Amino acid sequence: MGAVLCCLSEPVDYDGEVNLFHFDLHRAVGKGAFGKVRVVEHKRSKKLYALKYIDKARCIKQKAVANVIQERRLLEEIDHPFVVNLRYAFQDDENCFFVLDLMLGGDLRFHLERKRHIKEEVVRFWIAELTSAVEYLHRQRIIHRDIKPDNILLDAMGHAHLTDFNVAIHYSERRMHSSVAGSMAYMAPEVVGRKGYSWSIDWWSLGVTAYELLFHKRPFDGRTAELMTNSILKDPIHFPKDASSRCSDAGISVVRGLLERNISHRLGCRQNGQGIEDIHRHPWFTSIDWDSLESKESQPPFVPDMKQANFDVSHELDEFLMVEKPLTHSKRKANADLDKLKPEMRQLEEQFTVYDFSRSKRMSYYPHNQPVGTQSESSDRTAVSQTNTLVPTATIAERSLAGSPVPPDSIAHMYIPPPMPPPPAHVSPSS
Ligand SMILES: Nc1ncnc2c1ncn2[C@@H]1O[C@H](COP(=O)(O)OP(=O)(O)OP(=O)(O)O)[C@@H](O)[C@H]1O
Repeated sequence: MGAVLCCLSEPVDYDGEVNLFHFDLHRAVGKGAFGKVRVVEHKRSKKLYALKYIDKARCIKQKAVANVIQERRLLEEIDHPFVVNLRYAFQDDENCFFVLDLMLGGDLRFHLERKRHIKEEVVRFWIAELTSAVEYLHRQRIIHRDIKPDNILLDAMGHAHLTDFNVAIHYSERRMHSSVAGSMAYMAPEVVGRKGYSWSIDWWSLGVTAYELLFHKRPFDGRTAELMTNSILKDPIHFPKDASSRCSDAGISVVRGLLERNISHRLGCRQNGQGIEDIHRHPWFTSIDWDSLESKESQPPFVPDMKQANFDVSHELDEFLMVEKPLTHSKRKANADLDKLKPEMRQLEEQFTVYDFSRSKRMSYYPHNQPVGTQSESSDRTAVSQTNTLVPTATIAERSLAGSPVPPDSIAHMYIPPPMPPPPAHVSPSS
């Protein structure tokens, strides 16, 4: 009895595999390499999520099929309070879809560009949360490889989350990696130096990120790849003249520790879990209560202004102005013959498999270690009905799973993106 009527005539089969018809589409909040990111609402649970969609044709053209499949696989293994977790994955004839925890607080690049100065205590809090995410990923034997402000998203309460697992990989102690991946300015010396690398590179990238958030500039520079490589390999770490007015000695010591070229001396890199102990014990983090931080009970020192959009609102104009084809619910063509598809299209068809967290048996990071799928729809619906408004329930779900109550005040004034007006019928530029 999972089918209900949608749009008067379309039955939605909630007992069948998840697909786009299970969601209402709301406004666009971001633009990725192969498509948009938009707010969606699960029609039955009323939860809000972020839908990231990837145009298959564009992805094939840019030879990114393996990355998309890899991202989908890795995300299934991850569930952490400071990661943008995957909740559903599926595809239609044109797009692959990731349904992710919704982060309405904006990415850190957006906040860096908007603010002239970010307070040290705010940066410390974000870095502490990210430290927890990075250590968790490494325990799962995953290297993110692309940590930078653009890939860190804030939820409505101001908690930092790592996203974009496009170039993430599994590592093994027995093998060093050598492929160059990520964003150059944030790459560790062992990546650009091509001497072989492993998980220690994420701690370096976190150091570059911390430096940029504190001082509004990056520590290494170069107009060409060669100059940038030289800068990363050799330039001494300089701090701005006014560094001491922006950051304590302890903060500078953490940045220096993460930006240590000698891996065995780099902060976070001691073996057997001692690296994270070094971070926890560092004087810069004395004010951090790591247990309450990880259960999301610590109050973030910066709360995004939810009365306004924390993202570039121009993203949805592309569709409105018909530069880009709008996303619509479309039924899959019946009986597609896999043998007749292009190899990459077939690969996506076969390997970008459906994922539904509510049916997943994987174990959650969250306390009590319950399987993720036991997250009850009804408790989340209670959160919605108590406030009588639509709220980013992914955040609420996180907090309630973490055992902390959802403060009603914090959601009462939240900016809820209004639904998009229906876009005009798409007219291709040539018509
Ligand atoms: N879960 C989310 N909640 C809210 N906004 C999001 C979410 N995920 C992504 N965004 C927004 O969309 C933008 C693009 O997302 P993302 O970086 O994941 O796409 P991408 O295709 O991997 O991009 P690129 O490859 O260019 O880095 C982000 O910078 C962010 O502003």
